[in-house]
Amino acid sequence: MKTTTGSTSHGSSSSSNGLLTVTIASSTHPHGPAANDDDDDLLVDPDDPFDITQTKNAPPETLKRWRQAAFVLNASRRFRYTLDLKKEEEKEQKKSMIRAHAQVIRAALLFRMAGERELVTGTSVASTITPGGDYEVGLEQLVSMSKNQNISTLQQYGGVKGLSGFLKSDLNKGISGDDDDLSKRKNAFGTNTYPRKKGRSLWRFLWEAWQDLTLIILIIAAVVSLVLGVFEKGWEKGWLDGGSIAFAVLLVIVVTAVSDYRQSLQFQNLNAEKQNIQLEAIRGGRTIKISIFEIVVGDVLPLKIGDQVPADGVLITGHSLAIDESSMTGESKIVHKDHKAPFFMSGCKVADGVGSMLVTSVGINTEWGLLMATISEDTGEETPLQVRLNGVATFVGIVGLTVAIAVLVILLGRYFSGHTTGSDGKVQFVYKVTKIDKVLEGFIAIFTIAVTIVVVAVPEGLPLAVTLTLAYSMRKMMADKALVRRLSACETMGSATTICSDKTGTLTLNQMTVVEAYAGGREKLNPPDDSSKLHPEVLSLINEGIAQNTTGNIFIPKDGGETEISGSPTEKAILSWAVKLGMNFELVRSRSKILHVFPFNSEKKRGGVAVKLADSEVHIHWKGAAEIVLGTCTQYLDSNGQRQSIEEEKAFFRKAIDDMAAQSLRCIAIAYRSYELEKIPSKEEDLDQWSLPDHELVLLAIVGIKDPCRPGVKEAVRLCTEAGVKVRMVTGDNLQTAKAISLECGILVSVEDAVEPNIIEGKTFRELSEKEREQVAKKITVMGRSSPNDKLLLVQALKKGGEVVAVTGDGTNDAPALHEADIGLSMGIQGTEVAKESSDIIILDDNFASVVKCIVKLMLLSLMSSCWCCRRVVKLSK
Ligand SMILES: Nc1ncnc2c1ncn2[C@@H]1O[C@H](COP(=O)(O)OP(=O)(O)OP(=O)(O)O)[C@@H](O)[C@H]1O
Ligand SMILES: [Ca+2]
Repeated sequence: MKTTTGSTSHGSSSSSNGLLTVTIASSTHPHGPAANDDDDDLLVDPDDPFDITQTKNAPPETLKRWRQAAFVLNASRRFRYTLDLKKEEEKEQKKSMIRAHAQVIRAALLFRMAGERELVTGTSVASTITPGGDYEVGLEQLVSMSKNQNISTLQQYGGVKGLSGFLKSDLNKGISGDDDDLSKRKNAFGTNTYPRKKGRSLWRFLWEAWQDLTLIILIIAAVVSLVLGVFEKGWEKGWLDGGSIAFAVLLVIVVTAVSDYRQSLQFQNLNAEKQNIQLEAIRGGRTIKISIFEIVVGDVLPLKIGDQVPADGVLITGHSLAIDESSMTGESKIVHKDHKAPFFMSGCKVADGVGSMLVTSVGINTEWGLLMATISEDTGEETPLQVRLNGVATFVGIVGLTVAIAVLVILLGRYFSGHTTGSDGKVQFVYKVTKIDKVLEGFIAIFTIAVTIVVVAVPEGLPLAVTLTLAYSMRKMMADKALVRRLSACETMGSATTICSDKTGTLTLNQMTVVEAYAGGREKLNPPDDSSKLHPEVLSLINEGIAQNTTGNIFIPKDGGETEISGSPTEKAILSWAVKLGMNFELVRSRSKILHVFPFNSEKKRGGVAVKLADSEVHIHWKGAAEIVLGTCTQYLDSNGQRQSIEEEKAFFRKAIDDMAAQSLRCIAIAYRSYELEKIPSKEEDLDQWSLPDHELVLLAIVGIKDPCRPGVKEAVRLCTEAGVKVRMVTGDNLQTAKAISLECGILVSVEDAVEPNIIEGKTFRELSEKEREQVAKKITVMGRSSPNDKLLLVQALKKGGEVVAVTGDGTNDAPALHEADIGLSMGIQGTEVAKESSDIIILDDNFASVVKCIVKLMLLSLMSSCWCCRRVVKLSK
């Protein structure tokens, strides 16, 4: 039971994501399925509209083709949850309409909401008319400024600083965030919600359920037979025939409508779940996680690569900040944000960089909100099996219809030519003798036979049965912490032959702590947070590097509560290590000013920052994958705080890193260098393009971070292996770390297996030719120090080798791999919005065991729904 895996010959990508389009488009290859596909596989036939191996990424023309071939007039009515192509077009039209008439639509919406007294947003209409209130700036002014991206208005307010004063917010600490403050803001400016389009009612489903050709024929048959019956046998006995048909029809209508209605409720819940994005906001000086719906005007939000801009706003600070506005403007263009172009549009994605924004409009006061309020989002999409079954249904239906018509003609011919006799042995029809009501009765009897043939022959329920099973499994999977974004993933997932899994957070717990540390030369700190032997100079530089070169934050409550550390798990581990060494976060940060940031990314595996000290001295701090940073160091600080040449000690540090990695620790090196202020560009746009110097660094420290294996992972890996699904680990971590972890969780069975190409570095794999990659890919069990692009290459190579590939990913750069894979799985907790949107299934708890549960369930399911049988039918029908 294996599906063909080559992309269809029409396999061009229709991604709207500007940044990724290039990679994805170039990654789709015009190959058919692998030549050595085994017997069960059906080769793609370009002339057969039902021959779709993948509905994932299939262009609309292909989808339109099968619909036309199956005579589908109303796809969603007949097959349920198929992608409504008409609606997709409508969506695009609405988008451009909203851009043109945003104000009018908003007014209409407010009017409707007021009329319905269903103020989901909590905004009172009055507050939109009286600007100001508690604040020095009114709602209408803010909305018009954001919508028109009017810089001069912003300047009138005194820039973002002045505006934040008007909005009673603080650019560093955010709003106070107490209940009183929040409700005032909600009253004045609305909430970040929008009225949802109401789902269809049960009545609507009942009304639609009878509009079906088969049922209409049956209803007519019921009425005719009722009339005839009563006419002939009287009320007592005559209603039986017609009545029983009518009852059957009624039953079908009610059952269909109720089940459709329940499914639609389920989809609504699913959508609500998908839209409820959790994100970081700064309130009262602390970084907290809140729901996107809780954002208010005045909020200060940190932004980083992969985030979705959750509301309209203005730039506070940004470093190389670039926004992908294609989802709103329709043009796939990356827009750089700086103080000349400071406006953020809700619904766009952060394509690069880091920064922060001040929220100026929320909910239906943004174009995104309007869009969400006016269109209904459907998850409808057909699966390959469904398409093929529709092909079968249509084929059988046509045969049935032809037979029925033939039967009708022959029987009528025989009847009217006097070739038929009744139960009394008399000829049934004699010209000009037989009475008209008898003729009618005879005709009806023949007609009923023909109708029966049609009704019996059209296997309408076949595609429907598959959909309902898939929808059912979707609900079941929700309980297993898997949110299905695309229905067809359920079908493909059951036939997966390999999983390429991330390590960090998926196989491990993502609870990181520094357990080993080298600082001040060859000195190993024991315990790792013992700063007593460190030279003050070394300690102060380490503190500066950690406090400034981070995306995390530390909050110490005034009332002496526990210190709160926020940020990614790696950042948290390093920050809390520094706190234990005695770092005062706020104090250290206030001593220098950040000039420029190179945000950490998985491609480069390091991040840096340039800071200016009080005496105009500039320090450039780097932090990242240990051996990579070590490679750029020429000196180190010894235990006396003196710089020493690193040449003779490199071997020592390398060994230290290897030893830590062998204990499955993630190794990170911290280094810095001084720089001349004059060499740094002074203009904002030049500074944005400036690349931080990353040579001649001075090594400060190396730390080893422990991240334990998730309990239950070993079991899950074993389960996969038994089910014939090969588990591969693709990680950004050091190869030795990856090897140690994979031995721990059973992905590598023995140390003897740990040889190339079973374990391989991303770089080595990348440099192979395409052919070689295809051969090597099958053997790869662990890939270390891989960049997201290596993941994409691996997926392509595996797919070409005939595997059905499931891939997990969390980072923004993982999007192309998730998109390319047969099944893309993103992580609910650590995953970025971009990764989630490119995935088919979101694993809500980030746990590998949930991935496996999901696969095993779907395998059983696809077995049960007798895919095999269905495929045989398909084959026979050909
Ligand atoms: N915040 C950070 N600052 C500096 N270096 C980091 C940071 N996070 C990770 N690293 C370094 O980058 C390396 C890999 O990062 P990458 O993002 O590619 O992997 P990951 O996604 O965290 O792990 P996996 O691919 O296993 O899920 C790590 O081994 C670590 O040395
Ligand atoms: Ca990763």
